[in-house]
Amino acid sequence: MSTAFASPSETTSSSAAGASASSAGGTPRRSAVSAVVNRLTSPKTIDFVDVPVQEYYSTNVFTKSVMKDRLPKSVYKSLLQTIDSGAKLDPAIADIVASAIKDWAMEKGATHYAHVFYPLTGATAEKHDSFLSPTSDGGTLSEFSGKQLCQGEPDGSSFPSGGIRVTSQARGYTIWDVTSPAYILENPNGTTLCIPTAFVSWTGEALDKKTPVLRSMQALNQQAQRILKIFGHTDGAFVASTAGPEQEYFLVDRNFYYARPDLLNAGRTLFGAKPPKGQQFDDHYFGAIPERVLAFMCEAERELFKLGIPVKTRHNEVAPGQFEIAPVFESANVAADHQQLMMLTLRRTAEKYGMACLLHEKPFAGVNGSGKHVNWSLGSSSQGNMLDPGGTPHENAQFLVFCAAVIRAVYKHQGLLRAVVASAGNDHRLGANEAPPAIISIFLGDQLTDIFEQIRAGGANSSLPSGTLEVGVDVLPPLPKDAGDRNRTSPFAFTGNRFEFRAVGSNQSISGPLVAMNTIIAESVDYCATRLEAATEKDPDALNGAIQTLISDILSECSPIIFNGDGYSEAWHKEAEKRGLLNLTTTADALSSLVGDDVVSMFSKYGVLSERELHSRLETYQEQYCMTVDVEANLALSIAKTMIFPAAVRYQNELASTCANLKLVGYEFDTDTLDSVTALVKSLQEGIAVLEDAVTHDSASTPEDECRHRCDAVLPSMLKLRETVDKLEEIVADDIWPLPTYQEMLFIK
Ligand SMILES: NC(=O)CC[C@H](N)C(=O)O
Repeated sequence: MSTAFASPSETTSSSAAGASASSAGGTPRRSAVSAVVNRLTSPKTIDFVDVPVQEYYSTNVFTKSVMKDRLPKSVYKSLLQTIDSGAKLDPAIADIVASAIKDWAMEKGATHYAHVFYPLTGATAEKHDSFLSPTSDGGTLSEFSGKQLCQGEPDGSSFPSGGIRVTSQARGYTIWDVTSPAYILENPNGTTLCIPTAFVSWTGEALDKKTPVLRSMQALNQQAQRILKIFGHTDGAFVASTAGPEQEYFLVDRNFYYARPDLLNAGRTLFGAKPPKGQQFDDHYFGAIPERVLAFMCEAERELFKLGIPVKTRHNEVAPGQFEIAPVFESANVAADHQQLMMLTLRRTAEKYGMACLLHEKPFAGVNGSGKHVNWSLGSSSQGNMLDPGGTPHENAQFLVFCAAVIRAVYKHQGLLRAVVASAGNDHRLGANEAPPAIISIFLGDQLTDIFEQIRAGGANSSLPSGTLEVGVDVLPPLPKDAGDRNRTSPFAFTGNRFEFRAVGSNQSISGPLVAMNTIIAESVDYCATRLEAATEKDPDALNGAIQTLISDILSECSPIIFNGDGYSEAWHKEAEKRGLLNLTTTADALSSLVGDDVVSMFSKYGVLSERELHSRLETYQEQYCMTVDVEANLALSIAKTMIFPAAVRYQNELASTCANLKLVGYEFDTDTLDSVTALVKSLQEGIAVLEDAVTHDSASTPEDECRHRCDAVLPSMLKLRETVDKLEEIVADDIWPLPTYQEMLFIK
């Protein structure tokens, strides 16, 4: 696959003979390549010397310190009680806060405010309203009342509601979430005050992703307080779940992006032959970051810093063209909002640098896909991180109880955890030996596994020592060695002081996974607290024995979920089956776990989602799955018919005319290539017909059947068509091939 870069002046020849010399520049692909090659280098846009980046931190956020400066003391204190301790919001302070936010925002150039909410589409939604109202004397007055801060009224039926709202029932409300700070979004022509909100229907039912996150955090706090009380911690400091999502993404030049209808509309390539060079050299991961990409990262990070998003890490990821950005921990609700802003910022900044940021879980077949590993823990201002084992975990009973609760929760609700990461995109990634398999299991590491084994055998009295790393080079400093190795194949891994839910997809909102983790762990913490409370009610000294029995019981029941080995291996798949673990390989298999009896009763017991709300989510996600596959199938058909078929027959014609011409002058022509192309053209036409058939099937009877049809008929037909197209790409003349190739998209920066 040679890539002779064309200059923009080159034109296409319609004649087949000598095509490679004269037709360069004719296909959208060739124009894309030459546009990239002739691209001007990115200008320097950041004055990083005179205005160091730390000076930007949170400048566009209505932070606690801004509140302190601008609000009366009593109002500030009352707000803080709600933000830090989960106390009920006092509606009487709304007018005062609104006026202070408006003044602050207008000083920063804001003309409008927007309630930002998080509908079930997984994206964000916003409607902007001006602060300015006309006055009778022909002027304007700026106003922003407490009511405008607290409540908005977008059309509740225009967002996916899974049947909760019908078209005629329009009323929906957005409600100010004081626990997630308001911020200013900049645009070259003005700024907007953004207020994170919950979005509910007229009946109070959640139509969004934020409301259940808040409810689940409340549930987790209530249950965690009971465990803390057992251990003598009664200050009541709010126990918040915390999250730190690692975002993986690809960057491709926008010229390629626009020349690929599949990337533009589906976010992934539906066709594309395997390039000779992929990721086999392992030379991209942590490699030197290309200059243009680093410039993009610096600017994206500066924007995120302004929004108070604590991004910390950047690096090249495993696949060529793939990168990662990761923040440090924040309260789960704020982390979820920040995660949405991060995706938006990455996309917008990439545009400024002439690139497209691909957040899809599997934009390119054959190289690694992208995950969003969600690091999860729980903690409070007085107790710190409750999943930090300390130096001698076997003596840290409180940690061991919380940890055992997590093990029980994951074991009991494997199906739910699989369901909340289910999507058409993530199906291509999970289980493809580059990301965790679809089987949910927990990696504990040597040290914790050993401690739990000791407890099971009657009591733990030691922790495996951490030791020192021996490198055998005198000039290198001695390093303390971690007590256990890490595991990259586990969907749910303990990583020293938190769990990392690695199965989450790069394009997903982290809210669903957070709601699931918070709630299942709240349920297990409730179970542990109930047993420990009962055991110590009459005799407080019974606590140690009760903990020992509790943890032993949990391990006896739930240890099949613990697996420290290679999650990609065939042996694990067999072993997991023997252990009775679920292996829900596709979204069509996984989604119904959202409404299993145990899930419905758990969510309603803790007031996180009602049965109706759960069903509405299931219906929405089923619909999204079907729509995604349908769009992809229709795109595949249109690309195959209008781009691939014409290219293939042009090449076929070129070969046929050469053959005919040679025969005329008495030469033989070896027709092997012509035969292959002819066979592939036939197979292309057949593949198109089969996929068309699958797409236009009679409507199946239930949403489950609809999903099954996409999974069992449409996707396999797309794959079959892809096989033919990819074979054609390997044989058709390079100058005729219309789509930018993997080689070009992944390697030209
Ligand atoms: N470096 C890594 O951890 C690779 C992770 C992988 N890209 C995923 O999809 O999860």
